[in-house]
Amino acid sequence: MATENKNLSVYDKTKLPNAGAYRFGIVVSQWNDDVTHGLQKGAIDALLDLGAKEENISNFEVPGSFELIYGANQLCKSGKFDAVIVIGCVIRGETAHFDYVCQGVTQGIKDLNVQQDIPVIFCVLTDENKQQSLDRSGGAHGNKGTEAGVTAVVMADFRQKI
Ligand SMILES: Nc1c(NC[C@H](O)[C@H](O)[C@H](O)CO)[nH]c(=O)[nH]c1=O
Ligand SMILES: CC(=O)[C@@H](O)COP(=O)(O)O
Repeated sequence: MATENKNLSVYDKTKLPNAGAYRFGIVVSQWNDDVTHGLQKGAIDALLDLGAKEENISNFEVPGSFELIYGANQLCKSGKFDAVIVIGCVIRGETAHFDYVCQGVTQGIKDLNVQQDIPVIFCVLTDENKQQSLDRSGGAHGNKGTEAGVTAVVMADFRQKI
């Protein structure tokens, strides 16, 4: 199902675990920060709505999406978090750089989910234009940050049950 047929902000709280026992780290890219801060708000609001304690949500910023890999890896290694959310917004420009950044970040975050013991939730928009990003960070299609917050709670709970 494409995002256009789904509201990213909709979830059924009654079917989700309580987040009260879990600690969350959020790494946010400063590129396109009007979008990434909207995604960040969506994630934080979802975590709090699912019972996370404000003091258990830690926020960190990095210059661009490519640096999300390093930031998330450091949070994973710290042992201080039960789930990490990386937030970025990559928008296609004139060159192939878009493809390399998107592939690099995707592979890097995938690798962390294999190599580290902490779930790293991929909240990186890879859009053709700014409007697509705005539509997915609190606009027409909801907020992918909300989806990421919910996913972080589910995966922290998954890890705790193993
Ligand atoms: N063009 C975008 C970038 N580019 C910067 C890279 O992410 C990285 O910071 C740089 O290559 C230095 O390592 N980053 C985004 O997050 N979004 C973009 O649209
Ligand atoms: C994803 C990018 O790095 C891209 O937005 C940079 O733009 P350009 O390809 O025009 O240099």
